[in-house]
Amino acid sequence: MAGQTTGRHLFLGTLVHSKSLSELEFLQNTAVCVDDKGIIVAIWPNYDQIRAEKSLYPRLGWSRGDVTVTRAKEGEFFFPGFIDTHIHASQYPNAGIFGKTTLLDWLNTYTFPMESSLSSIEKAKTVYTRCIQRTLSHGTTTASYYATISVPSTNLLADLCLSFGQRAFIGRCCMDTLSPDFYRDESPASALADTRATISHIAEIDPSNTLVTPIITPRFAPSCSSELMHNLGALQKETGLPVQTHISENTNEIKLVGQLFPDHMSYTHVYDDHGLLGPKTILAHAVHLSDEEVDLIKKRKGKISHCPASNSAITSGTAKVRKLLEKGIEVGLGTDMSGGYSPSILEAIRQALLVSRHVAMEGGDECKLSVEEALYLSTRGGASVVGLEQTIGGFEVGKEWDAQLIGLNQVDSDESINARPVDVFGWESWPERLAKWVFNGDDRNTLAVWVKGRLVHEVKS
Ligand SMILES: O=c1[nH]c(=O)c2nc[nH]c2[nH]1
Ligand SMILES: [Zn+2]
Repeated sequence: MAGQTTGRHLFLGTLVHSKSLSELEFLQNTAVCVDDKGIIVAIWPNYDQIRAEKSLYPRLGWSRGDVTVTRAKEGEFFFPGFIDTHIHASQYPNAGIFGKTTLLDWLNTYTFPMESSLSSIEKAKTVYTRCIQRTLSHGTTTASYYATISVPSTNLLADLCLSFGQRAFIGRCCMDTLSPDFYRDESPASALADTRATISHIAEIDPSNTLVTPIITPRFAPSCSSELMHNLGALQKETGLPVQTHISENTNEIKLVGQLFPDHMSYTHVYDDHGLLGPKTILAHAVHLSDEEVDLIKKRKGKISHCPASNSAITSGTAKVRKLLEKGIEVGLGTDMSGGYSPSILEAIRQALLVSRHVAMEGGDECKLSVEEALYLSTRGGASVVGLEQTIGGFEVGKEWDAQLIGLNQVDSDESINARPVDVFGWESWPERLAKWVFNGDDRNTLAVWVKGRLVHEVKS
């Protein structure tokens, strides 16, 4: 299934993507040619179908009958697919269920029982299928997933991502200590062997990681012994694979790390001292980092997944994103479902904007993120966080076509009021339309989604 052929495509209309952290680019009347490997081979502004067929196709050696043409109509636009840099596929059934808990009691009350139950392969199939379909329908073309400790069900998640066509990093969750008896790795050695089993499985189903890549996943320092983290650090060095974990989410968690690892200078040093902090490490949350920890992450070129919906829902705190960006740390967005209540990165964008305003109430106006910046984090920022900045995150020749077609509701059209949220009256500028989408849109606006040129979701009209 890997590398499944997608055919040749011509996309026509308005494209919007990030030019830089603070600026969006609006490409009007543009023609994009995508080859049968899903790679963008031509982008021509001010082109219509006839001109594309006459002058672009011959250069590419294409003929008309071979090409699928998709047009963004008036009021519609193509946008890069969203990148969810931190999401727990295994917690999808709990999305929205967190009561008044905070991290440590939330894990015991809701999370460990749900994840443990997914060692049933039938249940895992139902949950993972729905999670992938749902996230695709919200425009998530790439996800960095936590699965569970179960190898067969983690491998199934990889199989399903490949067959539905979602780009994914698949983490078999490692946790050999301070976890319930019914849900923990037997030993550091068995956790390592099980992680290798998932790596081998993915090497069989997608040998060149065209879509699916394993990611080494120590759950977080409190649930991993020092021996396990050393094993996983050595595995990273041996394989060069990415690593994902949680860091500095909640003040009680940080205290616990101090008690469990008294010989290490900080939470960040715990990972660094075990060989788990490097340029391929994704650290989720990073809410309460000290200045020294931020400096160390920057020095090691570690990446951060900002998870604002989760940080508010389970009362973890407000991450200081402006400070991280000013340090030059790469930041992406994560839903952290089900610490976060929603599978939608659009919701994470909204929450990042609102949380930054709460930070600004104490720290000053410069802490506020703009719509442009939050959209950057959800696309190009996320691409850098998962190490795919040369491949996805924007529209350039040589990049892969991971994209969503967004449609807003044109008030003067025949569209029913229920069909799509976000009313556009026709006088709004493009930046205003994007802001309206960000604050009022949802998956009804996501009309179609492609990964590597393959259509993976479509709203039937
Ligand atoms: O938001 C979180 N979700 C989790 O599943 C988890 N496990 C450890 N720390 C965590 N934080
Ligand atoms: Zn998480």
